[in-house]
Amino acid sequence: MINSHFITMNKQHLLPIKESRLGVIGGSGFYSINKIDCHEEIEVNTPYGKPSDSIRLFKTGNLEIAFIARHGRTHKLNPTEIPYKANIWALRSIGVRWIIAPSAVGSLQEQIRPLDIVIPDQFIDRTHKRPATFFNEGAVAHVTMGDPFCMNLSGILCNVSEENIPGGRQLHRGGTYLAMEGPAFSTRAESNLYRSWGCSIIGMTNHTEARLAKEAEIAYSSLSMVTDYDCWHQTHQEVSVEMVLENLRANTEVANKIVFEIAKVIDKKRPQSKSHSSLKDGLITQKENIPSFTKEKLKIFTDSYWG
Ligand SMILES: CSC[C@H]1O[C@H](OP(=O)(O)O)[C@H](O)[C@@H]1O
Ligand SMILES: Nc1ncnc2[nH]cnc12
Repeated sequence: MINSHFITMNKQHLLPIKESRLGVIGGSGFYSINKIDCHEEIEVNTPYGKPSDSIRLFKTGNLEIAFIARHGRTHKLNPTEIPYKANIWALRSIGVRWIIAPSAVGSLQEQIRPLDIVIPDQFIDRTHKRPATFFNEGAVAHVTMGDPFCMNLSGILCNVSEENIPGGRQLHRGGTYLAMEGPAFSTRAESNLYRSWGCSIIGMTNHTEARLAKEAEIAYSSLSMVTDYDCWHQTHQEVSVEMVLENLRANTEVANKIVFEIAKVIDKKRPQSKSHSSLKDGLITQKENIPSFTKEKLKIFTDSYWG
């Protein structure tokens, strides 16, 4: 069943945390949740255009999960083309306050092996064609990015992943995610440069999402599934889509299980953190000076500050 939702129609962005939804942004190879049945599919129109795909709703216990396929369910959007602002805005508009982002990444370190899982805690951003902010057109905000992921949610994700990772694979708590523009993979010189910077993994999507999720006051964590050693390794083949997809097939089951299990924990704990008030010290323009069309677009994030 497909329903259509329009801007701020239903005030779900005002739901208290304990009644909020969990968002899942599924990356390469993760185009649906397979442990639970989808009970509703919604099209959300946003001031930033259409999201990557319709949002599919799943329910476990008392928690609703809102799922978006990041590249579209047929993988038709490259990392630059993904409508990041529409995706984050749409999720927040339907009451999402936590996002888990299962994502495919390359490893930049020997001990992080294909099929391992990394829950990163830092980024280095090398993208250059991505939306930087929701806060423009007359409204300025500067959110902090010292901890770009939600440390609270990532801690829970680490524990759940540890309990569900198959034997022989390792969970890495923390690590720096190098965000590159793509879509071509890195050159060997770049890959070695990122290694010399101490980066752990490389991908093309998470930083843009995390930055916008901060501004949307949504707790964001990455479930990074390692598929390859990029192109730096002397004795492993250079990354290719075929290699990524082959390892993803083995990883998707695990990612699904982890999403299913963390949903149960979130349903029980409804974990609140400082991610849910990240605009509190970041808004700078006084509300009286903000054009009304800008205020309207930002209302779902700023209602509790600007009224
Ligand atoms: C299919 S290999 C490159 C592709 O995989 C990753 O996607 P996602 O982050 O959505 O899981 C990487 O960022 C690239 O978009
Ligand atoms: N080596 C790599 N570089 C960038 N993104 C990736 N996603 C999976 N493997 C990757």
